[in-house]
Amino acid sequence: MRKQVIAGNWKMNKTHTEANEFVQATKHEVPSASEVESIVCAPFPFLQKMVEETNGSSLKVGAQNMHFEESGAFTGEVSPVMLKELGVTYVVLGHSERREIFEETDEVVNKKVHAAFNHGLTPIVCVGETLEQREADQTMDHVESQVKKALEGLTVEQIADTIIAYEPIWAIGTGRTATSEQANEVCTHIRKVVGEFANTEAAEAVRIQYGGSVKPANVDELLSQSDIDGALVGGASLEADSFLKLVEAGKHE
Ligand SMILES: O=C(CO)COP(=O)(O)O
Repeated sequence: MRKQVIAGNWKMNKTHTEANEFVQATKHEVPSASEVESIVCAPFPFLQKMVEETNGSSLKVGAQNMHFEESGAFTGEVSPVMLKELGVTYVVLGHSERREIFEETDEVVNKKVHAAFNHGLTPIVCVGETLEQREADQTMDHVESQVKKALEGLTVEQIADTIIAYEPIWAIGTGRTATSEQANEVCTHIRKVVGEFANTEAAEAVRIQYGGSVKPANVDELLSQSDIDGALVGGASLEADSFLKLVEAGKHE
């Protein structure tokens, strides 16, 4: 049985005060980490305080991006060493907003995934197709290519420990969720690709999240699908009540 992993991705939202209020409202309420993995991926300036405040609770803290180098002349960037020292445990990599707005390539995402493992961070690797690609029937090929390029060069054990987030771009922040069947169909394909790329054990172990307009009203249906092992949630992760409903749903799957 794969444990469900529910991650909030706050994107560029909240103030330091609001982030702290969220942590105080949720850190004692999330289910035990043995039942479901509950993660909040927050902007860099909030991470240190959030890690301190969640110490000893089942709420874990993730970053939303990082550079692949350890240090150097990369003005404005944050390194995996910095995140690790703070006590951050997860990092979202290759989100479609990073790929589209900040022009991150598959090669850069792959370097970041390696850097995450080299520094003991668990990567949440995002893949997903545009509406044009879906309409042109290119979804499976596109997602397969993104998955293989992101995982290139990893060991089988590292692949098994990767969290892959399938986020169809047309469903992000649009209120337009993929149907649970559409979402599961792609997640099943991703698992098959992992099996061919690594081995059957890695395919069985790898956790595959769905992301794109997930909310308390649709999360149960999505998580009940055979190959969906969690959710990566933007808008509906910003409020404590809503986030708690999402992690509670993860506990029941
Ligand atoms: O991009 C997402 C999570 O990474 C999804 O965002 P929404 O849940 O707001 O659609």
